[in-house]
Amino acid sequence: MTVSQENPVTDGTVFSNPGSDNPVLAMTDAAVEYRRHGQRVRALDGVDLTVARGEVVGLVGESGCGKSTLARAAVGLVPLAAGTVSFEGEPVAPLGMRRRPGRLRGLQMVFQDPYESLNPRRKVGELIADGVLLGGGSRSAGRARAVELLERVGLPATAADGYPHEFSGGQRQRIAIARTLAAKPSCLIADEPISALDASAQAQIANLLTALVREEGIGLLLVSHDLSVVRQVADRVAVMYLGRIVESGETAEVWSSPNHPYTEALVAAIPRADGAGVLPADLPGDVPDPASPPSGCRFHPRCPIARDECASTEQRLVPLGSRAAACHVRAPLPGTALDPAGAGADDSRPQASGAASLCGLSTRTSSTCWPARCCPRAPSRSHQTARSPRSRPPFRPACRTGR
Ligand SMILES: Nc1ncnc2c1ncn2[C@@H]1O[C@H](COP(=O)(O)OP(=O)(O)OP(=O)(O)O)[C@@H](O)[C@H]1O
Repeated sequence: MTVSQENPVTDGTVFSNPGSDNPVLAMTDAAVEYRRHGQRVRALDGVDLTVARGEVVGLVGESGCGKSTLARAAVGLVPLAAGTVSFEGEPVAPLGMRRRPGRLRGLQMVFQDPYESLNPRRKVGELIADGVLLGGGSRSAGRARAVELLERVGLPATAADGYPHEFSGGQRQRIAIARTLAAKPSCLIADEPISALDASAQAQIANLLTALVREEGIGLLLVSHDLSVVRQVADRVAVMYLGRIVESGETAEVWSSPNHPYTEALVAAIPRADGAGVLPADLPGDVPDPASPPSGCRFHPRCPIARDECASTEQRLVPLGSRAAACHVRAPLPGTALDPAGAGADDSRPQASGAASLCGLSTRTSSTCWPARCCPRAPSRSHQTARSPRSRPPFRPACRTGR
């Protein structure tokens, strides 16, 4: 995954984040605008994001941060006001799921409410077989494939003869996933696929999705409110705030040592076994309306470490080793007042951030941090950032022990 927002720096250097060299899905500088009461609402702003095959990318943030907008833009359900989205190297046209050209059938979406996306008047087997017929298969091939896919998602062959209302929420979500599999996807966008389900069904669907990623090499963008799920299943995570990505990186690293104060607050809010896990008192208020975003850093009115510059100067993602964060204090742009070379730097930020933000290079790379590529003084081995192993233990809903 790459999640980056380019940062034109005063000397002309452009930063971009490390990420996948060969993404199946790539958003570049993507923006989405809605119209509300004649006013433009920029719900997504300058977002870069990539998903590679066999990778789970988690997308988190409070309600109203723009996660669904990003997910819908990724599959072409809402048009872009700026930037591009490409799937397997070709642009994704905003045509809606049904009218999309055949080459986009490999990019599928799993919705929060499977009931809404399943026609209640048609048998489950027919709904799944549709995907096969669209791909040019025969009716009998469609039926056989539907049964095969139902078994693949853990349902019996007899489910093919039932109607969607005859199934539980978790089973309906399995049916919806089976239907997307009929199109032989290489990338799935799942927008809150488990939040409408009970705890046991949540675990089953989360594990099913990750099994599809690992076993079939599908790329998965997983949008979820549930940080504990994302923490357990995602290889990489992107944290959104008010239409922008404010932090990204390997999930385990972001969770264990968040660089952005917003990420810190989200991580602190994960319910823990000891009953702790509410948003800390120093994160007041709600996500502002994107129709009138705050000046400077969009998070500054709620930020416990904000300084004067945060209210006046916009901040974009700055690479911090294999990660990136958009924070004037933790990841200052070189040459700004909060640059460690200048006065007022925050000495508490991780070692990598100082190195990364000072180096000033522009290379994008997936397997090594950029100082290793570009800095003649960087020790080559110690700067290598290995990709996290793909195998993870299955998701368990009872495991909400926070950090
Ligand atoms: N069709 C629309 N018209 C106008 N504004 C919209 C529309 N859809 C979303 N918005 C606004 O865009 C912003 C982002 O909404 P979005 O649904 O993408 O956020 P989200 O992070 O997915 O929230 P949630 O988790 O509650 O679904 C919100 O301020 C929302 O009010």
